[in-house]
Amino acid sequence: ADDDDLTKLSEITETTLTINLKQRYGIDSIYTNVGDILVAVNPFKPLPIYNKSVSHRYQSEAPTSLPPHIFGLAANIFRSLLTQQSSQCCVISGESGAGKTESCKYLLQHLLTVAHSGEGGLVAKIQRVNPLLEAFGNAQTSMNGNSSRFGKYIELMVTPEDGFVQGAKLSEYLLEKSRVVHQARGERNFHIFYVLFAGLSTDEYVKYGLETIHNHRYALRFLDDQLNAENREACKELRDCLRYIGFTDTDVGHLMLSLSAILHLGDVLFEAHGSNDAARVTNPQLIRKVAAMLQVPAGELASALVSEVMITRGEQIKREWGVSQARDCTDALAKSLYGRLFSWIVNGINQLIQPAEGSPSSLEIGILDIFGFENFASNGFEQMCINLSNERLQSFFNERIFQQEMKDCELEGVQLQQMHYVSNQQVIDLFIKKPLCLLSILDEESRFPKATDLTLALKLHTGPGKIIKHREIQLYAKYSSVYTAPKDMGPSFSVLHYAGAVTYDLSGVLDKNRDTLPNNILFTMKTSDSLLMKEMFHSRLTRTGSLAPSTRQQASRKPSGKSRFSFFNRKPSENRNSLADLMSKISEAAPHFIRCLKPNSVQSPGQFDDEYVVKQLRFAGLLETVNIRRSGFPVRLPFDEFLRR
Ligand SMILES: Nc1ncnc2c1ncn2[C@@H]1O[C@H](COP(=O)(O)OP(=O)(O)OP(=O)(O)O)[C@@H](O)[C@H]1O
Repeated sequence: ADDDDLTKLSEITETTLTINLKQRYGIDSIYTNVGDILVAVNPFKPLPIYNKSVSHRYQSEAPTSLPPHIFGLAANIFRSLLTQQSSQCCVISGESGAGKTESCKYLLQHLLTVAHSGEGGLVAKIQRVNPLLEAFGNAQTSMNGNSSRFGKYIELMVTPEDGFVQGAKLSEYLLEKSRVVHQARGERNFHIFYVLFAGLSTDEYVKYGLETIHNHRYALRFLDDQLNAENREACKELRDCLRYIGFTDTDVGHLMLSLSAILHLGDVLFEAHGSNDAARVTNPQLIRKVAAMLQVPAGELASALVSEVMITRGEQIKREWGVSQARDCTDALAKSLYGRLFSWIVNGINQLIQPAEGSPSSLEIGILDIFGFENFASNGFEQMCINLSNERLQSFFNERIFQQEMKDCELEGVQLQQMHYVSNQQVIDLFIKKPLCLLSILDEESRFPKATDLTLALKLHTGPGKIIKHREIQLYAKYSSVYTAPKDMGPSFSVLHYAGAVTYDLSGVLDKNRDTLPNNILFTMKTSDSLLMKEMFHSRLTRTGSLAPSTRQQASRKPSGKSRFSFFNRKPSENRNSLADLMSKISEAAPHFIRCLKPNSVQSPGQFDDEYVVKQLRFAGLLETVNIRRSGFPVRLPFDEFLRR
């Protein structure tokens, strides 16, 4: 692998870097070394050497042979943990569809091969649950047919003395719940809807009161026959997987009922009636069906979807919603149900893969695979959250690769020619640096019930009006190089991200930011007789909005430790908490990086679009990385460790 190291090229420019990647592309390996950083170019087809590894979306079978570069990285991570006696992490980045998730799978497999796996069958367990995770968390987007719509951080717990992997823990964050109720043109809902429903028997269709899947508003996209056949197969596998994790047949039945109920919620219709145009359900039989599936009183559910009851000074005040508010409430329930289901499944998986009771204390190897940078024809709240996460990872990369190297050299009195890299601090500050940042303005505006997309736009474009002090106006103005308001000051704005300019549409952003489940609906769900609903709506939400494991899940085996962070987020303020938690966690570990590149924008094998790749190389700061790796220390051992060795 060393001979492949691009830092060894005599002349490095963007062009030589691209030519070299192109020459290596698709020959025998998708990976190339840039010093200690691994660069992967997506082949979009299984290469002979990795045959069977990515041949099927839901394949859980072990690959027969794996990329040697990844093996090198896995060995390096593992060796570093043992010699440095410190936790390690690997950050995988790249735009959507660049191959992060596939690289994550390879790495995990290699790590568990390199490690003395103390926990019996952990590789098999993780492989077995992966299709389930992907079915619930992935969906087809215009950039990737199997795009992760959540971020995941997998931690392997390793005994520092002997390198035994005792178990693992999975944290999910920022699941794109809005996809449940709305998908952009050409995109689909989460795979699970198509998979499970392709596998239903005729009896089950009747039992769950379902039409064919694409007759339901939440999942209108039509699937071809071949995909349906694939999904039927995948469905069997998923049902087995749920049982394997330890969910009972009753649980699986309840899960099916919940997914059906979600689809039905999308088809509930409202009409305006009375002098105040209050919303009324026009198909009450559907509400009765949903209520029966969720095991809640139908009357209470119907009333909770169209009105709100508040107690003020001991008096009950009922407020009736209009049609669009009632629709929003119904969507909010569908999103909340799905989000909690996903969390519940992840908690179940964690029970399966956690270390055995009484395991000794451990160090961790974390792998971070988050959704890649996105820039669609229309970008909303989801893209904003996704791109902000990517900005923070990019900043972490800059800090570790450039700033740290410069600091190290300075400390050691080594002359290092001044390095240039593009800092993205300004964009991060624009989003999250208080007191005046994009997300704080958004939070503030979300608290006003009368706020609209236009009032939000105005505050974003001009600063929040009268309350702003002169000093703050200047502060806001300093972001003018990365923030652009539209000429008509309408509900959109553009941000110059490290990976290019993205225009965000503000319509619906306030609602998505609020994303709270109305109290009445929450209370109704808490009265459910279904064990699953009880677990999902009685379990507390953690600080970051994720569902804590239920008492039953906790009782099934002792939890591996306090959940330090998990990331099922609802609001930007919580997103910020969870992102900050994540960043501080990876900052404590020694980082390793995989940078994934997409060879073309059409997801096709054998096409290497130079210009498209150069752009990504530039955004990822790869040329600068090669340069700094060439002029800095190739190997960095602390003195005490050097002496010890
Ligand atoms: N090593 C590989 N071998 C063969 N095909 C691959 C490989 N890596 C990626 N692909 C193909 O590219 C697709 C996208 O890869 P992947 O889902 O890993 O991207 P991603 O970067 O995780 O995207 P997102 O951010 O949207 O989740 C895969 O579904 C697969 O078809």
